[in-house]
Amino acid sequence: MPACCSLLPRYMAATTQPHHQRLPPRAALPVINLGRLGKDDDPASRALVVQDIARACRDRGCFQVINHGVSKSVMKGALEAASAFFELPVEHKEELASDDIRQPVRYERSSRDGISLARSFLKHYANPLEDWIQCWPANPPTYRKKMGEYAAEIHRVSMHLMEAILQGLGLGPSYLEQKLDKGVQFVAVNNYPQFSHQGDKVGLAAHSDYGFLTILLQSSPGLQVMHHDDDAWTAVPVIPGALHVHVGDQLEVLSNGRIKSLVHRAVLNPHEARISIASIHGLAMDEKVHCAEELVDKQHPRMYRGSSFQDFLDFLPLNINKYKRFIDSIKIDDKA
Ligand SMILES: O=C(O)CCC(=O)C(=O)O
Ligand SMILES: [Fe+2]
Repeated sequence: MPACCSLLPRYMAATTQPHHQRLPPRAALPVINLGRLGKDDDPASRALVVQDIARACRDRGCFQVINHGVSKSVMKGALEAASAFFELPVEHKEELASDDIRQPVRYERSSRDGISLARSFLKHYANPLEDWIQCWPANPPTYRKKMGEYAAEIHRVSMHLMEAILQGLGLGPSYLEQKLDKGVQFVAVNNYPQFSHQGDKVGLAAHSDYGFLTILLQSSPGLQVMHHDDDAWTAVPVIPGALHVHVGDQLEVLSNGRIKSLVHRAVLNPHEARISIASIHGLAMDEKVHCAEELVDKQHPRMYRGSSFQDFLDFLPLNINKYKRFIDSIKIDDKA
């Protein structure tokens, strides 16, 4: 490890951990069955699922979900549409390239953001779908249909998960419901090359996502997570049919620090090129997220200033290669 790494935050210094298949064993990441989370389900069974989700958010910052209602064919279709897009000749993809990070559709293959060490990506807005889908790539011809079906289904799952998480925080399942329904959904479709040499190679450096939740589908292993009280990276296994879910900065703020956003990264897969589709869900671009008043009291003073996606986007260009986290920039310094 270069000497400079000790100066970096723990999660940056740990970028030379051994490959994901050789990471030290740790309690398995939670896998939660959402089959009993419906509003019409027996309240006692639903309460158990809400409890499992609350515990997973608090203790690990992430979990996988099964029985979420998104069919395997829709998931497969989204991955196929993504691969077909990345297989297009570069000049087709470059038509969607832009320096403006506020563009609703953007392709990027360089590492100008400071964290994409070996990834190309397509990012687009997805909610409400009818407002954005016409801006999505027209090529490959099935892209809009397949990715659109997936995005709509994932938005539905995000609403159920948010209801459960807000209930688990004691805020009630309908808290922010309208705003979440109309909130942003950013879909990041990521493509990483295969890397079969010795040791780990990081494709996307450590970061946390802005937004309340990220729901992620990966074609093969590569995602690694480090919760706030961990010292090592944990590989997220690919469980057929499951979706990975993790906590973002907005949820850390809303919960006044009871739930922490998850630091994660992607390493290159030694066996194959890898696709991941990360769907990030939060409030509307201009809507500031504040610590919930119900979770602020004498024992739990307010920990963060309010912020919006716009504030986050303003922060990004100033932070390139500085490895600072946005969440740290909005912490209220109680000594000040
Ligand atoms: O590729 C992955 O597994 C992670 C992607 C990710 O973290 C992101 O798009 O924000
Ligand atoms: Fe991420």
